[in-house]
Amino acid sequence: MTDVHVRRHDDADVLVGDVASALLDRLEAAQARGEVPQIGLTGGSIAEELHRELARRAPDSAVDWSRVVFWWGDERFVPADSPDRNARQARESLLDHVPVDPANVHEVPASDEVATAEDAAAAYSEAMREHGVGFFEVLMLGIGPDGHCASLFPGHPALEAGDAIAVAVHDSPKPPPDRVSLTFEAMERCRAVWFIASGEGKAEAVARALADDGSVTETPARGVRGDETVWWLDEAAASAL
Ligand SMILES: O=C1O[C@H](COP(=O)(O)O)[C@@H](O)[C@H](O)[C@H]1O
Repeated sequence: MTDVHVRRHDDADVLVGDVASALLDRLEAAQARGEVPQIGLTGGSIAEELHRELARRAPDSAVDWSRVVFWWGDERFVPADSPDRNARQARESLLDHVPVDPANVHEVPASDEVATAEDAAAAYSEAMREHGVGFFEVLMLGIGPDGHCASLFPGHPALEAGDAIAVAVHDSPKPPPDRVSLTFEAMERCRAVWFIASGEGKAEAVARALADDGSVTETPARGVRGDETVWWLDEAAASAL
């Protein structure tokens, strides 16, 4: 269906530097074409490093940050100021340090803003519908050691959510238990999916995700493909390939 590329890097620092360069180039190119690129951010440890690197390079790049639209592939359903929130992490490591237009930052509602994760998923889906789904220039995703991506976990009923943009996730095996995730269907509508993984702890999951055979139920990251799919890995994360 799509091209899948694997890009290996000596270590996490080189990995983060290369992803940052590629993302900045991609945003600049889209803006040069007159577009207002929309990107999907992810949470997790390597994403935080990437955000910091983007913020560090921002003053030297030609990207007009006020003309970039930000979304998230998933969010933890916790209060807005919780350190568990992916949006808070992204604000502290990137968005507070570049001149974004606040109207272009689309967070999933927090648990002190709406009553349930279902309400948050519905509001987030509506916000996306208003912008037209299927528009990500790049959707960045992490992968868990269990093979989860966004907040779609192995064997979880949320994997089955069809005909939806975002879905509420309860009883997540990784805390916090309540979350909101884009569905496979929504995640696939993008120009590029970039998986970013660092460390030996991800190696088995990465190998399962990229194997010729295997099940999406066991390894949800197998289930997401963009027009272009890139796996950005350090050598430790690539060590079981
Ligand atoms: O819970 C989550 O985990 C994944 C992976 O995080 P990591 O720290 O193991 O790299 C992340 O991609 C996702 O956005 C997040 O909600």
